[in-house]
Amino acid sequence: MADASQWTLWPAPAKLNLLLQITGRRSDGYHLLQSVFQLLDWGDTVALRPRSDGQCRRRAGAEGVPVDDDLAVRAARLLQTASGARLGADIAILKQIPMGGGFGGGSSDAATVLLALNRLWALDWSIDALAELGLQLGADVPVFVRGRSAWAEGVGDVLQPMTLGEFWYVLLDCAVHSETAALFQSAELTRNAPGLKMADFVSSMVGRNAFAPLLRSRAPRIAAALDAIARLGIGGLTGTGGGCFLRVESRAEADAAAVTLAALGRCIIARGVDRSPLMLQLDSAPLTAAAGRVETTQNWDWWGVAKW
Ligand SMILES: C[C@@](CO)(OP(=O)(O)O)[C@H](O)COP(=O)(O)OP(=O)(O)OC[C@H]1O[C@@H](n2ccc(N)nc2=O)[C@H](O)[C@@H]1O
Ligand SMILES: Nc1ncnc2c1ncn2[C@@H]1O[C@H](COP(=O)(O)OP(=O)(O)O)[C@@H](O)[C@H]1O
Repeated sequence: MADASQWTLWPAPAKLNLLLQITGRRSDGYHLLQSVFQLLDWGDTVALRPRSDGQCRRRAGAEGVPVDDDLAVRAARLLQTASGARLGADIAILKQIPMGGGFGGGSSDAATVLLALNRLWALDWSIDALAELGLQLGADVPVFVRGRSAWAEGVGDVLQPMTLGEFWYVLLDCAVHSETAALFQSAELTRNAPGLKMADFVSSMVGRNAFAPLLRSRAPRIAAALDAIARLGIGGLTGTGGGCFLRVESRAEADAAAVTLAALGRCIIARGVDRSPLMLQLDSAPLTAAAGRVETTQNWDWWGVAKW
């Protein structure tokens, strides 16, 4: 275990939904989905340092999100309550993933906190137990806890790992912040899509997103982004958010496409991974950083680590 006074650093990868359709609705109002979660080799970095006074405090992170609503802080407090852990934690997050863009940043931060504190607090909870706990925080948390790109059903929590191949993706943040709960309430949403089989998806590897028609009509920036992506190749909308993606075969193709797409929003180039970078990190010695660096700046160089 790392020295308790030291900050340890943990990846919180972003995701894409390569397919997202709604097949029904549960009696509690939650929707039944079919989705494909593609984990990426890019995302936020979560810094954690155990506290002996039992408090869970945020030192840096999601700007504009009140501390008590921050999914990372809520994850720490939930695990503490559920496990009876006496230790607390300082939490600092180097946010890279645009918020509310369908890239899963908040859920991934929460999952990383659950897995890393399970280690730092020496709780030894199973992945199944952490995934079940994480579901209380959001439907997207379990896939990040399990750490595999996956075919998803249920509310997104019934997961079957998939080998998707390591494609490159150009992520395009159209800076349209969409509210997941409000979009799910929309009258125009198709809620009775016929169930697909995994084989139907595998033939194309990118499917429809039920929220795309809605967001197209509400946000011209998203319509323009989706049109530009369609001209360049295969891609679509991720999650319920304003984030879009283009899938390509190589880094060179991604660089070229990003030049075109940059006119429409911030572009990020990332690679799809079948296994979360967090899982790889959990298998090796923790990365550490000096306190002054984590607490005083939101900059990679200052955190003193290479990108994970
Ligand atoms: C639809 C997805 C696809 O990844 O959208 P994104 O959030 O990534 O954009 C997610 O599963 C979203 O998961 P997550 O963002 O964790 O949502 P939650 O906090 O659990 O739910 C927010 C609200 O959305 C609605 N909701 C969410 C998931 C679901 N399967 N059915 C729903 O009806 C509910 O009204 C819920 O109160
Ligand atoms: N640690 C966090 N990082 C990002 N967003 C957070 C966090 N904690 C709470 N949130 C809230 O969750 C919302 C959804 O954000 P996020 O999970 O990043 O994207 P999405 O659900 O679109 O994939 C944000 O708009 C924000 O209000």
